[in-house]
Amino acid sequence: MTPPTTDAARFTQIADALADPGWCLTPDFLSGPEVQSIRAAAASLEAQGAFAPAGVGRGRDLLVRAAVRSDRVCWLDPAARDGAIGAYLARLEDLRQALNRDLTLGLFSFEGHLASYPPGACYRRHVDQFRGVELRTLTAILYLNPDWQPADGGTLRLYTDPDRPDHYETIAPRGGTLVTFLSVRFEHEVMAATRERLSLTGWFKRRG
Ligand SMILES: O=C(O)CCC(=O)C(=O)O
Ligand SMILES: [Fe+2]
Repeated sequence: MTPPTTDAARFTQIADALADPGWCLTPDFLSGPEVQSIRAAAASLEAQGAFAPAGVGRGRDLLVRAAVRSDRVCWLDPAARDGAIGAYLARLEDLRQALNRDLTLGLFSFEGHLASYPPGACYRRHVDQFRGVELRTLTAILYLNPDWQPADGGTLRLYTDPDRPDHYETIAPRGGTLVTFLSVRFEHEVMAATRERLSLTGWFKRRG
């Protein structure tokens, strides 16, 4: 199949895949230069000290547990529309509206962060929802790693088959690739990489 070249076509493809099987891989959602611009914005946020060790859970449950998750994150202002990150968030907003037209997910708001995994860092198998709170509906992960090679590791394991709990899809964190999946449905895991692994991960949420 030829990859779609317009956002309208990409969004239709994502909506179809989310309807069944519930997840979608979109290589080249961003071009190489777009990836580089977001990387530059991330480097400048890093230089300003805007990244902090990621927590697990929320509120009083929020723990920084390196054994579960050892990335560092920088939460983003979802309303930002300036610069390379703002341009990407604007596209995600278009995606949200397209999905709300095509599916009945009721996506209402967005929260997201840049995540930097140093070499050796991982994120153990988990589901993107906090216990008892089912607001996170759709996960959207954008990878920001140019020239990623298989030997670099750092794959995302997406456990796609409830009948085969150990079966997973292997997704390389190649620059420009977007992965979307229904947050409740799929357990997933980040494997350790041999080099820094940068991503912009976000969640579309239902109204609370
Ligand atoms: O970066 C990835 O591939 C997945 C990240 C993740 O699972 C998360 O932040 O919840
Ligand atoms: Fe996750």
